[in-house]
Amino acid sequence: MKITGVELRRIAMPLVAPFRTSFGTEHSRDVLLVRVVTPEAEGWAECVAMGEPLYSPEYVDGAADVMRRFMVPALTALQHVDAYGVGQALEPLKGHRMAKAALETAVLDAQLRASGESFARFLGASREAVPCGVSVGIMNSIPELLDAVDGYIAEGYVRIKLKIEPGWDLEPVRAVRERFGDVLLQVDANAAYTLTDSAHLAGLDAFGLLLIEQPLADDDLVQHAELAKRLRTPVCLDESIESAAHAAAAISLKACSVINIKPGRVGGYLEARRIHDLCRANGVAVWCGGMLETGIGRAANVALAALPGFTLPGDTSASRRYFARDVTPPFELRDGHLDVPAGPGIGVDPDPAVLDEVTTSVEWLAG
Ligand SMILES: O=C(O)CCC(=O)N[C@@H](C(=O)O)c1ccccc1
Repeated sequence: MKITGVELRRIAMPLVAPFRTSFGTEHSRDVLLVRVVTPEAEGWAECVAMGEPLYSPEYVDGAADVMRRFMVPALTALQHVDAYGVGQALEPLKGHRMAKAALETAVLDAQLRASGESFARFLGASREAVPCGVSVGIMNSIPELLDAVDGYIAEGYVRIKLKIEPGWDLEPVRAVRERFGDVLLQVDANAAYTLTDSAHLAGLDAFGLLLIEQPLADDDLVQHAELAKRLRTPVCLDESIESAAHAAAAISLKACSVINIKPGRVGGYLEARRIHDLCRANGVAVWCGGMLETGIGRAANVALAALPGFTLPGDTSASRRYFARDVTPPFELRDGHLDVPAGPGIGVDPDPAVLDEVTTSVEWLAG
């Protein structure tokens, strides 16, 4: 396909409630949407970069800038490009995986809408619905946490993930276990601990958790391997895994036994599938992480989560977990599952009226 132009659209999406993690509290998402226009079709994608470089080095203004100055010109200069060609064309540009992921995904969406194939079918999905977990932020008190978890379980979520940090870890996990019995339960530290905390973290072994996610720094596979020897709870990596090469290194070092795959973090859905395939070949479970996506990113994530190696419920929650109103028809839980979009491409379209209301800026980059 020839790209005739790319639209960079920023939208303001207030969260239904503050979402606190070990690295900060989100009240609203400043989202960068990408629309790629070709003669055959147009494609949509969501860049998962946050407003500030707190989860990873990328941030939304930086992603828009690197797209505007370097990535989009590299793509619109090509006479023909498809999703596989995007990675090749952008390879000389170092890093910026979330920005690359958004452009690749928008091209893939356009390509698949033109051919009439769904993301799920293209990626190799084996299911038509996926079981859904939910991520629960750090709260001000145990009663507030228990109320929140109670509500999510009542909505049908099949797995609870608790954000933890030093000072908010063993007690909330114990309280949830005591109140809700053997619900599927895991924790996410977002790199808030060091190896000196390993004896303390071993206290989590008493609670039968599915995993502890990203306990240590994102750039330290060796220390994660040492921690994994000291815990019974399986170690899962998120921020540490930005590519299939990282996943291979983590597996060979025994730094983790589970991987959270976020397509935006790893540079797109093609690399996400490579990581899935590598992990499946090595008996490592994967699940689909989330970055508080709108329905645009959520649709593609649900398709990915339907691949056979995604054997653990992901952070693929209903739209209402984060947004009072989504920019697409809302994803709604059905018996603890989300249905995989079956239409061409990502299978959903933004509602133009809603999009207009939440748009804070639109920029057209002509090919
Ligand atoms: O359900 C979701 O989309 C969010 C899941 C979640 O907890 N995301 C976390 C994470 O570290 O995985 C996150 C929160 C805020 C910003 C970035 C990442």
